[in-house]
Amino acid sequence: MELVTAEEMRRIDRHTIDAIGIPEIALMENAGRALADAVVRLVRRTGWHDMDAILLEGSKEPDAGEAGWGGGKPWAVLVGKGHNGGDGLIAARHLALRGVPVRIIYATPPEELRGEAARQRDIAERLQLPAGVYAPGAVDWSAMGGIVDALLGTGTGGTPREPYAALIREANASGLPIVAADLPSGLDPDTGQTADPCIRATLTVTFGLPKRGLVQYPGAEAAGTVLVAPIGIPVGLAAELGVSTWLLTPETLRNVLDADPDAPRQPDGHKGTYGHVLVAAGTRAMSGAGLLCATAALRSGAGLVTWAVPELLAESLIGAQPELMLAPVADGGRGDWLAADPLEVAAMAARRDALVVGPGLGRVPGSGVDGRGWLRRLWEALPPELPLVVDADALNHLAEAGDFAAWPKRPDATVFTPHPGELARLTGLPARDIQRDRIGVAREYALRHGVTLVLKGARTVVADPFGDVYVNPTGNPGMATGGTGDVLAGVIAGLLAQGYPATAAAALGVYRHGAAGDRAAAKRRSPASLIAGDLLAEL
Ligand SMILES: NC(=O)C1=CN([C@@H]2O[C@H](COP(=O)(O)OP(=O)(O)OC[C@H]3O[C@@H](n4cnc5c(N)ncnc54)[C@H](O)[C@@H]3O)[C@@H](O)[C@H]2O)[C@H](O)CC1
Ligand SMILES: [K+]
Repeated sequence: MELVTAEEMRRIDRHTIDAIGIPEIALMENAGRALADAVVRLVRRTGWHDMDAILLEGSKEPDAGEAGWGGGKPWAVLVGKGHNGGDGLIAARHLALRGVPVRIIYATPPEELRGEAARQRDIAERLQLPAGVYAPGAVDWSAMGGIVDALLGTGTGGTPREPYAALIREANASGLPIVAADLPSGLDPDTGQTADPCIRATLTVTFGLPKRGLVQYPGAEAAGTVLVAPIGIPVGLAAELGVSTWLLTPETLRNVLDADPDAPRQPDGHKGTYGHVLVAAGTRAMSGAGLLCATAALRSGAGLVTWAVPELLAESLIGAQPELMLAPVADGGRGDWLAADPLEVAAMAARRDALVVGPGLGRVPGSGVDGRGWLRRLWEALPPELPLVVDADALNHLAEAGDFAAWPKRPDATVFTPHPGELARLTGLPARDIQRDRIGVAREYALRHGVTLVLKGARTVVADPFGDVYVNPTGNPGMATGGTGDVLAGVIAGLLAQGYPATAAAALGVYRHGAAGDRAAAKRRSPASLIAGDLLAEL
């Protein structure tokens, strides 16, 4: 499923109306009906399964409580001046038709409405739907059963101005369930940044296609449960008009990346069929990172995994994971990876199908060997087509090199897996700027440097070297614990060794990693007690 910006949605709407000829009022009528449909289900506690609107992957079912919402009291429909307001007026009409009492609250005098919104205003007046104009402090929210937020949609611009801001604050403070039309008002549709104030919705019914801001934090939280309602926009139009951002669903994995998450193993497969991963990871203080990474590569389906370990540690790791092969490398007697000869590591990797370097690689004080030079010598000695995952400290070494732009490119075979702090070092951007537009920053870095970039965090972003971006809906806050990144790097390396192209391996790896984290968290008393090793058994 594609994810769109406000501008992309407008372009798709316009093409649907002008080039295909579906009237705008038809689209709006469908939107308003879908909005009313969602409210009726909350009020009547009827099921979600038979709705036209679908639950967005990664969104949780709304819990309408026992008695359903509203308790027979009227739903306040907050109406803005634009088409979003028009959708709200259409929803009010359908709610009244279906026996849910409504009270329309215009944010500003209804005479200010234009175009289709004005038409809907006139219809609501002819039907004598109860209506009034908002005045701060004048609404008796205790007499309402719920709220429909139809103030601002994709036409929003910046922080909500008065009186929208005051109305949003009162709606949030009312304690009532809020169903947002298309977007919670105050949310940036493109980045997911929330203005002060921003509607905190129980449920958002987004029209046509999900806006990017609904799947990036804090927007994903402000939106609550997200339903995607079809409104008559032809399937495939988004891709046809050049939209290149997707939500990473099994459908996207199958249809866009040809990486079916449920693909069966070949019945006559053997260890060699599924590739051999070399793991260059783990120092004395962080040998566990290498063990997690190497084991995850096996769990991800690789046929064989060799963990290249500093020779000082090798003895102690015998049998730690019997399925792993160990390959001691010279370490200067200190368990220090950077004392190893990168050309030796490259030669070992060249005889395998994928290399992952970085987890627990460390910076042993006084090692005397500069990680920057070590990594570049490894990079240049590797066969350019050998699939490579660069993670954790290897990314930090690469950032310190400062001249990565001059290194030879290997666009089809390189995956970087930074968290926001590591990407901040790689780009020189403050981490908060990265978090403000994760999709934009990831896309730009991957394009510029010719790598597949996995920007980890809530709703991990995968950007390929050609401008396509995928946002992962799986995972949970319990995964914010040491070692889950080591597991992810191993999972991706295992998929690369099985022959998945770089972006497919990264996307499928991220999806499976998050799904494993969700299954592991469901088995814990609290997600907080999740540790990285719990994911291995769920992969
Ligand atoms: N074919 C279509 O376009 C369809 C659109 N749908 C719905 O329409 C909205 C987008 O409508 P639009 O008129 O472009 O903008 P909005 O209604 O979101 O709001 C614009 C309106 O609000 C004022 N405004 C903008 N920013 C602020 C602010 N910060 N503070 C106060 N007021 C603000 C602005 O002046 C305008 O008057 C889309 O989301 C859908 O809900 C249909 O669903 C489908 C067809
Ligand atoms: K809205």
